[in-house]
Amino acid sequence: MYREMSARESARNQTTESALKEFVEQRDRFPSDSEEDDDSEEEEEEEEEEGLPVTKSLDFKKLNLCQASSNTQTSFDDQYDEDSDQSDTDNTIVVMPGSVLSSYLSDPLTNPSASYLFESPRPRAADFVYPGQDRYSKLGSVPAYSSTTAFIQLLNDISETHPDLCECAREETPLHVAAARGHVDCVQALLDANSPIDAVEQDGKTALIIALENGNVDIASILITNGCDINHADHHGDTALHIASKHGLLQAVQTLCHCAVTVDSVNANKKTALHLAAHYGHVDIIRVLLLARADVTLRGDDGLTAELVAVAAERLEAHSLLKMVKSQEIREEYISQLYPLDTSLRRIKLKLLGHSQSGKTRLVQTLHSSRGISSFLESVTRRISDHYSPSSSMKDDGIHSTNGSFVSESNNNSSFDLAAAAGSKYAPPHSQYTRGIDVQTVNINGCGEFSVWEFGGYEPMHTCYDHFVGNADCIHLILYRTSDPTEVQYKQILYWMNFLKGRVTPFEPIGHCGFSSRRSKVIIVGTHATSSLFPQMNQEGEYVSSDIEAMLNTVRLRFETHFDMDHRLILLDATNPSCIGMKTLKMELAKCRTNILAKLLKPLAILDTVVNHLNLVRKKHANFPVITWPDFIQLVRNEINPLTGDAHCRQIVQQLQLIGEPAKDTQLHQWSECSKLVSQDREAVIRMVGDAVEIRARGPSESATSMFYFMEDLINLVEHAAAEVGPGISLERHFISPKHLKEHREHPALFPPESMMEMQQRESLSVKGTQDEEELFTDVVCFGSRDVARHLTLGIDVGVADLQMASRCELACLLDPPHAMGRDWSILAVKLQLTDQVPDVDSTGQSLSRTDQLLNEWAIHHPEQASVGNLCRILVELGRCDARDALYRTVPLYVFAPLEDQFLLETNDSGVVSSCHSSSEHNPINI
Ligand SMILES: Nc1nc2c(ncn2[C@@H]2O[C@H](COP(=O)(O)OP(=O)(O)OP(=O)(O)O)[C@@H](O)[C@H]2O)c(=O)[nH]1
Repeated sequence: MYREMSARESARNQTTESALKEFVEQRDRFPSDSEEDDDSEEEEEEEEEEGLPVTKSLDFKKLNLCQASSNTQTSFDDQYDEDSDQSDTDNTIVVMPGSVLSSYLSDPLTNPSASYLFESPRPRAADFVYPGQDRYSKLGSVPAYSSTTAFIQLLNDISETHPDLCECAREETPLHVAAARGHVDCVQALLDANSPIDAVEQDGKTALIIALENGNVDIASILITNGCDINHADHHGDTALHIASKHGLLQAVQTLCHCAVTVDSVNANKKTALHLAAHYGHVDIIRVLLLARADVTLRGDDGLTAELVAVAAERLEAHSLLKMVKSQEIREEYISQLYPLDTSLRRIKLKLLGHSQSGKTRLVQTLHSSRGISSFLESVTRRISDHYSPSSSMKDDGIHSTNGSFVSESNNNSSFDLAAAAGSKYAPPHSQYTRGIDVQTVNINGCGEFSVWEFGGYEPMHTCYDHFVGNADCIHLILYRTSDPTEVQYKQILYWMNFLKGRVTPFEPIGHCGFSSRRSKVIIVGTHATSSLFPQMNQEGEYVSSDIEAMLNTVRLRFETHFDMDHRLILLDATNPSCIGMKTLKMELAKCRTNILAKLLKPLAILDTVVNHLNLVRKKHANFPVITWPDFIQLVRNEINPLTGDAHCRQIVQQLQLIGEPAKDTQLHQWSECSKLVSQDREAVIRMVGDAVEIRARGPSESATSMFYFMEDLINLVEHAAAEVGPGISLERHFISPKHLKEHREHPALFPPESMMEMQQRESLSVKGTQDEEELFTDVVCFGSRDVARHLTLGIDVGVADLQMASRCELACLLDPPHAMGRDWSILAVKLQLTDQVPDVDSTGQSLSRTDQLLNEWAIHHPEQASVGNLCRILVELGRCDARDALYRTVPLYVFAPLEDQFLLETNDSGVVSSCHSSSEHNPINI
């Protein structure tokens, strides 16, 4: 061991290829007996005295220690001798003697990690060339990523001193090898070490071409970003664009076109990238090439244009696309439609939320009334989800559209029979209430144009709003009545703040104290403000009150991590357009609009055409606005612009924000606040209970395994739906006692997440419920199936690296602020043995969460210890049970690994009988 290290050190510090060769030869002569380990430290000291870099020697020591655990001692030469006759189906690595780097890297003795590396699915000539032959060996598909760090270190060291040294029989550089194999980190390390980026191997291919040949688009992006030659052609005349177009690498083609690649370059067969894309039927790529103004008239050596190539290859879609854009004039028009305009978006959204009769409709009317007559005539009112009350001008498709008049006669003067609904729980608050969402374009004098979205305060409608809130690039007004009792005001404001918070996607990176990096703008507006309610005014004539200020401060404190809360609460009389509060509101709106528009992408020129086309679309699609995503794309391509790519469509939809996807399931029965799913002999009921979603499932007792799957599917469905409509909501799983359900108890016991996690920490098998009774974990979670239980990973074993945003935000919120007793992130760093990392973590100041960074460091430096269980234990030692409890509530209680086919077929599981033995055929089991 000791000698090996010396030899390797000396090799690393010599600068010639011969020295490296010599080192490889020497290495095999050195024993690696463990008894020599003791001497290594001594040797290290000697080296230090000689001025050798200690850090590097430590890195090599690491490698050598790995090597010491290897019991194979075959020398490089032996291996070559033994394996030279092997067939190419063998997994044996054979390296050309002349390939110094290859021998250095691929010898599993020199570098055990490299042996994994070379077993990855895409063998390259540099790794596995047979002497005198030019073919690859076929190797098994063992993932190579575990050893990447070691490999990078190795390549770094060599590349630093010998960037040109490491060439092999096919004249491949390490960059070629790493690019071929998809080792992103290695490519980056090599580029950092100035490895020649445009070096070519024997076929004239650069690393970029090789990366694309192997489908490694990420690496291609890195190479392009680092300034490689994107127009280089190999010995066949193929450029990176040819290769990417041939292999259908859309992203790469987009990147290359974005970097102004020569789009019409021809290869040895006079074929352009467009010819190849047409031949292989890559329609998306044809679109991108056409947008980059590829010449459709060029002919290959066979005399065919791209269109004819598509015909010859029977690529019908490609052919019809190329046929449609034959005329240059039409092509140019299509292209110009898909370029962004120079101007900003014409308007942004202004969303008004508030309980019924808080003055939303009135405020919009007042803001509207100040506009000129022309904009008045242009206004478009559209109402969504207004099924509850049939209005005279309401269409069957649920969209209300009126031109001209703002006054929402049809909306508010409905024939809805209030008397009939008066006794019901869902009685509307007043006859003029807004049904669903009222959308209209309003040009506010002095502020500019807004798309005003008024969300009716009528409560049963609130669940329909999920898909229409959550965008951060708009202004939210939350309205309440200042004439209501203070407690009601608080309650209503908090309701809407929480409503928004649950539906706005949090953005990374997490800032200090859990601040989101992109916060939505929220302005709180108190309507019905009068001088009798607010006798005091400030210099500007605005109403002021210490109570109001206190309320705003409380709300800000609670929500400022998620929202950019306006520093003042605006008090106004919504019926009075000239009141001071109204002026203040307009000023704020104008300021926010400018700020938001400055951040938004410029709109595509096609947007207006799509908006104008919507009327036609509505006629054609009876279900509009519900239309599937593929249908929408087809519609835009067939009826507006055939060159529109998926990304364009996404951008259009983002701006229209009207279209969702339908979900139909014949086995799904739904009624108010409840759904029932029946699947063969299993059934489940999903219903709202307070603010929880309750899922109860039952099925034959012998089908425990399939019941578990059934239940998991449902839970995932609910969680995904919740994550989609309310990405800011963090859900907790509370399990209901299967025993109590079986006994049909009216109030069955619950097993909250804290109990489930505590049980895991105690390494116990049973968990205590809210009624102090214990039940087995396998019964509560796995329908009694021990086979299922065996495939679960417990929550305490989940890695800290896999913690979800919600958990990380909670921890940041609790541990970032300085603690009076010092029990914050800094002491946590000590407990996690990360004292060395503290200066780095601290240097980011308050822009990033230190706790979050610390946990990342922990996962990197101590991956084997960085588990949820260990973190919880440390938090308790630290005296921060609050942080531990926050983790308990937010981490997954278990992770279910996919089962093997054989296991899936097993339906007869005895485990369930032990826990749920029931005389009835169906056992009620639920979460
Ligand atoms: N005096 C006074 N009356 C107001 C004010 N704001 C609203 N109102 C009146 O309160 C009533 C209800 O107002 P709306 O604007 O319809 O309430 P809303 O918030 O749209 O209610 P929903 O449509 O049910 O969500 C109307 O008669 C308004 O004229 C205000 O600031 N001062």
